[in-house]
Amino acid sequence: MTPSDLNPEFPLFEFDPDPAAILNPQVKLRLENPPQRWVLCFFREVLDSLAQSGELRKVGELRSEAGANPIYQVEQDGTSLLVMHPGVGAPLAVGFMEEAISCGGRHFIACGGCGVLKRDIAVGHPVVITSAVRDEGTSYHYLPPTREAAASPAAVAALEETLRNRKVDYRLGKSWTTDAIYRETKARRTRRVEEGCLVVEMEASAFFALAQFRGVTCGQVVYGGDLVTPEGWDFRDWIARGDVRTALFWLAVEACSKLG
Ligand SMILES: O=P(O)(O)O[C@H]1O[C@H](CO)[C@@H](O)[C@H]1O
Ligand SMILES: O=c1cc[nH]c(=O)[nH]1
Repeated sequence: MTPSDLNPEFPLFEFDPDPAAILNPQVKLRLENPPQRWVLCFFREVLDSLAQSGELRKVGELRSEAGANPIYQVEQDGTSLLVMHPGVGAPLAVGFMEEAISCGGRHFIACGGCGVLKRDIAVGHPVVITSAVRDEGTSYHYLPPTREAAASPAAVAALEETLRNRKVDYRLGKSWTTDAIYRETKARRTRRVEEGCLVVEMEASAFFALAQFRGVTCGQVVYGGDLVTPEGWDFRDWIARGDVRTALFWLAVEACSKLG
């Protein structure tokens, strides 16, 4: 990037493809052969409970100003995977995923929740995200400006195969990734629905952009949460769906174990 690449209006549009930054992620795990498959699980209470029951084993931690973020190991049919909470919001989640890549991570499946833009997506219904509208800032540091970022086809295929095998009904679709949870306005939601978005969340397009930039595989499955429609917002008690959250975590583990 040279001074002539300065965008007079939008700094986010000044994409710099240089893979080396001044500060680079350099984290090492104290594991002999760190697994390449990582599950990024947004459900903190699921991770805490599985750690307590011994199904997840803590093998390290990453840190931010919010404190320690544990990394767990889990076995799935003879395959070892690592698991962590990626943090909420694209900048933090991408920072942690960068560190996971520096630890040897190559294949990522994220599982989380989302707002739904259409009433017919029930609470708890899984949506495999195929692409996401880049209405956040982080992805512009990883890919030139485009409207959307796509999930890795191999990750989408692994998620679909897993859901199909387990006879779980799901949808495939586009997400609206936003940085501003309290700026989901009527007009903006209408525009996103018109361009084909089913759901809204805060990290997918940034995960996908980072994955493309670093040459790793990444997919995401979310379950239908709160309702975001012109008639108003409905919480639908989506956070309380412990059964769905635990099930989605194990589906993500299974899908991730198929990658690579
Ligand atoms: O349940 P998770 O996946 O965290 O999903 C959504 O909820 C959080 C915002 O409250 C953001 O992370 C957004 O992506
Ligand atoms: O980003 C998000 C996540 C859940 N619900 C929303 O309305 N937005």
